[in-house]
Amino acid sequence: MARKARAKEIEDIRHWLGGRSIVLVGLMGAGKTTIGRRLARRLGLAFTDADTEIELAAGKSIPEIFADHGEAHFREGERKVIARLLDGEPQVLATGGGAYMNGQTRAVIADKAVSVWLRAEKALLMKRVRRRSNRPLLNTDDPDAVMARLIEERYPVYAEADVTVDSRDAPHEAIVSDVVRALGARARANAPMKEPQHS
Ligand SMILES: Nc1ncnc2c1ncn2[C@@H]1O[C@H](COP(=O)(O)OP(=O)(O)O)[C@@H](O)[C@H]1O
Ligand SMILES: O=C(O)C1=C[C@@H](OP(=O)(O)O)[C@@H](O)[C@H](O)C1
Ligand SMILES: [Mg+2]
Repeated sequence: MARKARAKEIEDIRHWLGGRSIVLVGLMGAGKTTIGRRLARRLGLAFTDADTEIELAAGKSIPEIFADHGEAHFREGERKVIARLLDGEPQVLATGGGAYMNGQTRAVIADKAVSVWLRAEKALLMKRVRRRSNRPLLNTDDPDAVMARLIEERYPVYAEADVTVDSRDAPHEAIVSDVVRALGARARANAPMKEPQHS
């Protein structure tokens, strides 16, 4: 796409968003944090990662929060932090993989944002999460089985998101372009008609 057409597409997306944010949902390793940061840059919006905000608020890392207080405590903090963030300026918000499973969080997201599910196959997710051990849910003897269970439980819920993008095995910027294209298509589909239609 030519530079001018790309700029126009971004302008159309910004216009369509109005004051809404973009919220990325999907499983661990889908690329919410890395793609979200790049997407924000592309759209000229601020970027926030909910997990980072939770860590800042708690003064502890996510594995420490899980170990010291348990998952339920983490989930409650996650719900509060996301509600607070979406009450602020429009932004690209990367959530943690479990956040969208909370019905209240889904309602806040539907009210204040456009949601994007970054969908990926299990093998690719596992490849991407292998490098880091900061995800307590996968800190088990059989992380592959955990991931399979989470796919079964969560994919039907992630499917409620406004837009789905395949987080395929391609360079980061190619995935960002796919997200921009998907948002642009939605923006055009939802754009009000410029002139009233006469028959
Ligand atoms: N399209 C991609 N190509 C290659 N690596 C990727 C891609 N998307 C994400 N990754 C890598 O996968 C890992 C997990 O990504 P991350 O953004 O933390 O996912 P999430 O926030 O959804 O758990 C990171 O090391 C990131 O660089
Ligand atoms: O899927 C989940 O329940 C979790 C995903 C993590 O975030 P990422 O999806 O960014 O890895 C983090 O919030 C926490 O470890 C729990
Ligand atoms: Mg993340």
